[in-house]
Amino acid sequence: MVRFVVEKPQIMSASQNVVVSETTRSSIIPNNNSSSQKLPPGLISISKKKLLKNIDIINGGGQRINAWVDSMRASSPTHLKSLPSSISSQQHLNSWIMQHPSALEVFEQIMEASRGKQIVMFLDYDGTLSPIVDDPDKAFMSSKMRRTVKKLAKCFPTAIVTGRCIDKVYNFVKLAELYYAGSHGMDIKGPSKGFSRHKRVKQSLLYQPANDYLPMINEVYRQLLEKTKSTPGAKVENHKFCASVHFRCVDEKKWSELVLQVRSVLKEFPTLKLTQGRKVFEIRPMIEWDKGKALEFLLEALGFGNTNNVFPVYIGDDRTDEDAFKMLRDRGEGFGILVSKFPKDTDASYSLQDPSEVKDFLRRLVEWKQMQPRM
Ligand SMILES: O=P(O)(O)OC[C@H]1O[C@H](O[C@H]2O[C@H](CO)[C@@H](O)[C@H](O)[C@H]2O)[C@H](O)[C@@H](O)[C@@H]1O
Repeated sequence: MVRFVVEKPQIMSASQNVVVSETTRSSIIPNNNSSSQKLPPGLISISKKKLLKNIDIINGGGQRINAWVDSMRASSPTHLKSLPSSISSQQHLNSWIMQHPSALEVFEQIMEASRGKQIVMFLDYDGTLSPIVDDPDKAFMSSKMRRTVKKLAKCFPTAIVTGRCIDKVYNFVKLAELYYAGSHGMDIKGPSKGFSRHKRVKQSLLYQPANDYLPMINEVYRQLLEKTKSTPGAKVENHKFCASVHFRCVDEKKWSELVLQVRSVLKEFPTLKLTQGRKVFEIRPMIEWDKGKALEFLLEALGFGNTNNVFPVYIGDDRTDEDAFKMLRDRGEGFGILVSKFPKDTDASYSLQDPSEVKDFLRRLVEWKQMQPRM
């Protein structure tokens, strides 16, 4: 059986003085090993079945264009009435809120659960720290939010985990003291030299598990740009280890045309996968790495891999943040907070309505920390 092998990202802790860097390889090489044969350490395999399934999804896989368009419509609702009728009732919203209470309302309860543990903060960017806007180049974060995040990072190790590439998100956040996991966690960097406040991290941190995909992403970006230029409002972004095609500003009548354009490009790239965020298609390497894995990696790097005295909190608004929420559920540590005004299927435990509530929650965390006796 033909198998494709991708080097498995190694989880290494910076506390072990391991700097994971540009030297990390991830190669896609055909491999004739049978599934029962052991792969060399550090390698994971993509089975032919999985690869074919991916090709099938990209080609349509029996899923009619209408189904794609329905899912595009549901990808970033702005009104309760824009949700499918079965989930639009106030009753449903109320019961969802009961299951995912506001993190502001149960703040004391949350703090109680974290007692004696080290809080580590993970923050998504778009829709979490900055409001969703039509133009992704103008998704600025307010200076109040920046000041709050700066204070937060003085109290707890804090990471930004985003679908954007690090350079773009850094241009918005502009805080050197944070950890950054860009490109959906495929580009991890520690605080700039001299900015790390956390004694456990001895060396600077850099980890890029999808390095070998760089030329492929550049090529797919070029082709997507070319292919979609006839669709007014479509915007393509290159996020270094992944790419995005936005349809927020594309007339709904043109959505099916855009789906066909994106799929026709991706047919030539079977080792890339297509997922959906808020009015955006995300094109990512088909490696087993996501925001959840990035969270786990950062916890290890901070020296909390094998302890139960850590309390990670992840705040995010998008489908890709679900990988991190699930990771926390599976680890049984900390919890996720979904930023949403609408009921959504989620592994997060709590909710906040919008970035302004996120700011209030972060402020309360800072105030709470400042009131704690110094250890
Ligand atoms: O992981 P995230 O930080 O949430 O990144 C996911 C996508 O974020 C950006 O797009 C989203 O925000 C834009 C600005 O508000 C908005 O116009 C767009 O509709 C949203 O999907 C970013 O531009 C994308 O490339 C990321 O994939």
